[in-house]
Amino acid sequence: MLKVSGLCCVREERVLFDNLSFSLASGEILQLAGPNGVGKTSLLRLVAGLSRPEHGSITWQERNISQVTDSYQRQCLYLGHHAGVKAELSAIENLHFYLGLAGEKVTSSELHGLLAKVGLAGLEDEPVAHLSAGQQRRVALARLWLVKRKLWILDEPFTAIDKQGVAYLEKVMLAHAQAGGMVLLTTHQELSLEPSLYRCLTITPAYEEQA
Ligand SMILES: Nc1ncnc2c1ncn2[C@@H]1O[C@H](COP(=O)(O)OP(=O)(O)OP(=O)(O)O)[C@@H](O)[C@H]1O
Repeated sequence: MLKVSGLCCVREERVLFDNLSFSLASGEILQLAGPNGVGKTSLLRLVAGLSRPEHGSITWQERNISQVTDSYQRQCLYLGHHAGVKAELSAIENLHFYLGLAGEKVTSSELHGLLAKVGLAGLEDEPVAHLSAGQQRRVALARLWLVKRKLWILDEPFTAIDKQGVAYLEKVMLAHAQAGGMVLLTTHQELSLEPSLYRCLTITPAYEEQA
């Protein structure tokens, strides 16, 4: 169980949100919504253990994530706002690079199969810089299949992805949750999943702007 309690996030001396609490259990999908700049990306970075909250706590299996950072992060898959792929490397090389960081091994033929699955057959050896924004995002999303992680933290995963790709990705998220995984994501798009299959939490600014 992931539990966020009384979280406060400050950026450049500005309180973005305060006293934010929610939890996420196995089998759940939680969408974070809210206006541009409210702090959704900042929140995902906090949950991924990449930055520290001003106050409040984030616990994983009832331990503060700052005390179990390594074991916690080995159970998380964080896909940031930007594709996070190296432009000068090919799709295959990017996946090899990522696997190296994750300390896992997958054969080249499995990687080719995976890239075909995410719609990149024939583009495996192209430098990523030559791919479209959506294709670059697909290279990043291929990580979802590469490593087994319990908690997916996905920042705008649908950015630049076409309609069919979005539908497929929603299915993959659902299958992950139904297999006991957890998905925390931000997206400005409405999910087309049945409302009973996910929750949505709207973040509100700590201080609403005065009219
Ligand atoms: N590294 C940083 N240093 C300083 N301020 C930052 C940094 N990253 C974000 N901010 C500020 O924090 C605020 C929240 O940004 P954040 O990206 O978390 O919002 P968001 O809700 O994800 O926005 P969007 O919907 O536009 O993606 C913004 O005002 C932004 O300028």
